[in-house]
Amino acid sequence: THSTRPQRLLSAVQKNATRGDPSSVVKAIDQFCRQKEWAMNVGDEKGCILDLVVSEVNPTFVLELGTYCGYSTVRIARLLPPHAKVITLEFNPDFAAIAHQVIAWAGLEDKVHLIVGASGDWIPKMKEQFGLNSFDLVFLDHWKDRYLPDTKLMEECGLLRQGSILLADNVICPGAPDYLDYVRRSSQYESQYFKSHLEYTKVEDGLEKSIFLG
Ligand SMILES: Cn1ncc2cc([C@H](O)c3cccc(CNC(=O)c4cc(-c5ccc(F)cc5)cc(O)c4O)c3)ccc21
Ligand SMILES: [Mg+2]
Repeated sequence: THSTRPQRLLSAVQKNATRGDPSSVVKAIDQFCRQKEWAMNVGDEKGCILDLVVSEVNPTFVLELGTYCGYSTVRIARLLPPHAKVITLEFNPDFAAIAHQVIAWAGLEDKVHLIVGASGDWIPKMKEQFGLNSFDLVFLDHWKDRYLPDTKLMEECGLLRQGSILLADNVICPGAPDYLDYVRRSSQYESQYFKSHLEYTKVEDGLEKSIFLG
């Protein structure tokens, strides 16, 4: 029987990382993706930019769109203060099952709420489900053609407040041109591009950080 890449990534974590040590989980995944098999984690180079933004925002509520194997979920959750939470949406149940185990290996279950479902269905339900008013930080890393519609949906649902930060992965590769155009043109956002590289490669990519001005 053949294993999947996410299953092999999880095995590498269980083999090489220390239970309860989030940084060793991050390191084990980056090592696996550099030495064995590429995978679409935000990676170590863009991950350092993500770390900087999370530390600067010091968020209470984070929304992550696109969990995949939980790499960026662990990167974010390991930096959160007590009682702060990451709510992460994954529509693919196989990815979600792996992510759940990666997050558990890191010992971060108490800071993470992993939902198996699609962003378009769940964004309108966030307030009632989690008793929150708005997100301090949103990390967009799901289907690139969903970045813009989901951003508009978050605006409509009142999930962004003055100062909420959107951080979008892959704005160059694979690219999210309509989203980039929107946040850069809109007077409701102050946008900044952080040039980097596609995870584990020399190809250009970057993160776009956009502050919602309300
Ligand atoms: C609606 N909804 N709600 C929740 C939700 C969750 C998902 C899944 O997590 C999921 C599944 C498949 C693809 C993605 C998007 N990610 C990418 O496509 C990507 C590609 C590359 C790349 C770059 C160069 C290549 F040559 C190949 C792939 C590098 C990257 O960092 C990526 O993030 C996300 C999907 C829709 C969802
Ligand atoms: Mg990505």
